[in-house]
Order: sequence, then structure tokens, then C-alpha cells
Amino acid sequence: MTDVIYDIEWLKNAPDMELYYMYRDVHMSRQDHSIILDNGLRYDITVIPPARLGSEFIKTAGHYHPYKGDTGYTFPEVYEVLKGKAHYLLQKCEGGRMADVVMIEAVEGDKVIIPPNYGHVTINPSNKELKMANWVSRNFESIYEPYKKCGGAAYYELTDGRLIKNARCDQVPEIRYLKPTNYSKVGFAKGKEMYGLVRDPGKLEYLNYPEKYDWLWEEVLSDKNRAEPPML
Ligand SMILES: O=P(O)(O)OC[C@H]1O[C@](O)(CO)[C@@H](O)[C@@H]1O
Repeated sequence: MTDVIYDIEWLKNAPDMELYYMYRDVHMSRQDHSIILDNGLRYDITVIPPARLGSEFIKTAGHYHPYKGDTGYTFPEVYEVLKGKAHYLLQKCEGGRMADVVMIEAVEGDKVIIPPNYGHVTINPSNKELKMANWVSRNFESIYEPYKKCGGAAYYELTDGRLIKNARCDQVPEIRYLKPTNYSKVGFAKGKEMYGLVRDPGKLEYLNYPEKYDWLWEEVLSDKNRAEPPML
């Protein structure tokens, strides 16, 4: 984490803290687990306690996912906020420059799809615990190097509410604020945890076959989903 933190002064004397907790490959029964394995999926839970990294809100390290073979699509992911509030900060690098930066604010029950070719960081911008779940393909490992090399994501979210551009990133565009992707078309239902999709894994097919879902990626990234910038 030391490579991706904004407040370098704070870091000099920062305590050795546990920042967040990831529970991997969670399932409620053996039968569920065998469906999850058969479909090449993984369900994880992440808990990010409220904390500050000096003048910055606590966040995950940030990573990209690898390309799926030669499809030109990296593996996507989907999150659900189980408790608290999250800011998902997505970024896409193209031809060596930052082509798009998106922030999605999500609260309990919201689902947020991370489309292919976007890296992501999750920020807990509150003084309460954030608990979230994700479905993702189990067929890859995350790539951390680009975030480490740049000293973090394209923006840092400070505890006074400001979003500061990362000076080490080239030509950073303004943030586009989008709404959560609570789409019934991919099986999400208000008030229902997406863990339940273990009974309908076809609805999660886009996680392993992103090349078949252009309509979904268009929708997820569309300016029609514009939201107001979040208020602290
Ligand atoms: O790998 P990082 O950047 O620490 O981010 C952790 C997040 O990524 C995931 O490992 C999956 O992309 C989640 O389970 C977790 O919330």
C-alpha cells in the first residue's frame, strides 16, 4: 500500500495498520461451491473499516485484470455493497494515456459492474464500516503494477471531500460520475443479495465471456447513467 498512498508525509510515521480484510471463495454449502467451481466463478467478501490514510480516505490498493486470451477484453467484475457506503473509482488506460475515469457511489444493496478494460479502487468515504461482496471469474490473477508505478489511481479522495488528480498520471480527464448498475436484465433485484445468483449462474456469464456482452458494457458506461458528484 505504501506505493499508492497520497499523504507521503503521514506515511513516514504511519503505524503498521491492518487496512482491509478479504474473505476469498465464500459459499454457504458444498452444493453452492460445486456450482461456483463448475461455472469458473468466485464469490468474495471484503471488509474495509473506517480509517484515514493521513489526509486520504481508506481504500483498496487498486488493480487491473488481465486480458481474456486475445479477445481484447479484460475480465470484468461485479460488486454489491452489503453494508455502508463505497466509492468505486474506475479508470481506463489507452495508448499510454488515461482515457476515462469514472466514480460510482454505492450504498447498501447497490450493485456495481466493473466493465472490461477498467482498473478499480474501492474507497470507504465514511466513518462506518464498509462490507461488500464480489462475483468474479476465478481464472485470473490481478495486476498491481500500473497502480504502483503511478503512485495510485488517477485521483485521490481526501477526507475533506476533495478529489485530487494524481500528478504522476498523464493527461487525467475529469471524473464522470455514474449511477450503480442495478440491472434486472443481469439478475439483480432490489433487496436481494446477489449471492442468490448461485442458483442462476447463467446470469453471471458475462464475467467469463465479456466478449459476448457489448450491449452490457455500453449500458454500464453510458452517459445516460450520469449521477451528481457525491456529497460527503
Ligand atoms: O486487490 P486489491 O486492489 O487490494 O482490491 C481488493 C478487491 O479486489 C478483489 O480482490 C477482486 O477484484 C476483491 O475481492 C477485493 O475487494
